[in-house]
Amino acid sequence: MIEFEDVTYGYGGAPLLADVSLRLAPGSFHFLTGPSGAGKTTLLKLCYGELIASQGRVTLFGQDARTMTRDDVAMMRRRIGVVHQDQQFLDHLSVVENLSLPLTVSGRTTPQGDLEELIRWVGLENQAQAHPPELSGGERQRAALARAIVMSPEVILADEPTGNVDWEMSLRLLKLMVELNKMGKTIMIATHDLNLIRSAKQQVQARVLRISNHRLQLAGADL
Ligand SMILES: Nc1ncnc2c1ncn2[C@@H]1O[C@H](COP(=O)(O)OP(=O)(O)OP(=O)(O)O)[C@@H](O)[C@H]1O
Repeated sequence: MIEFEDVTYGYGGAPLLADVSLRLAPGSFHFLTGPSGAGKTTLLKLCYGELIASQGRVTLFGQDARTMTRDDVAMMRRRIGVVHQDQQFLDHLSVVENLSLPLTVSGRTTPQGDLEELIRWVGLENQAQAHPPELSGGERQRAALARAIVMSPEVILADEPTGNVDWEMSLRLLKLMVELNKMGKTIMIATHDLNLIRSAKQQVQARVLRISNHRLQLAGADL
């Protein structure tokens, strides 16, 4: 689904990521970890075509990211749901309106019941009409997850989805991710939280990738 072959990327200066090879197989569950500034967000952006590799090849659903047209990128983005670190909601719209937006923009009609079910699934049924500034950190994160999956993507990439929430809420978000994986979704979560990774490994078969000194390594069982 998503494959990197010897990918190098830098923001102008020295490479931030060097010779990265990676394969996200359908239905797999990956964590991406590494120190702050190591390049986790950058790697996720390469995964959804927001950035293009300086060297090497990124293949997204069988297509070389460099050769994608704008239409190809638009189609590909529907297959990848992204939970952004900074969430990016429209504050003047309610939660339900924010969630409807990707559907409206893409011209899709989804039965109202499906949207309500999604909102219930993330436990926001009492906040559906609230506006994003009125939500707690954990509610915002669950709204961000709901928005990432509203288009039924095959892959979900989540950038620090448990940042700024307590442990109980982290576990709740993790449970939602595990359920999505059990439904067949391919998941990659960037996180600093090693306790979250340990907890996940008791629930699901997850691979842990670590960015260290610009390289991507498979972490051992010593987490
Ligand atoms: N648009 C940009 N232009 C220049 N440098 C950038 C840009 N975006 C990120 N960087 C730099 O690239 C490095 C890696 O950033 P990135 O956000 O990918 O790291 P991260 O591992 O996700 O960090 P964190 O865990 O703190 O979120 C940082 O030094 C950052 O300042």
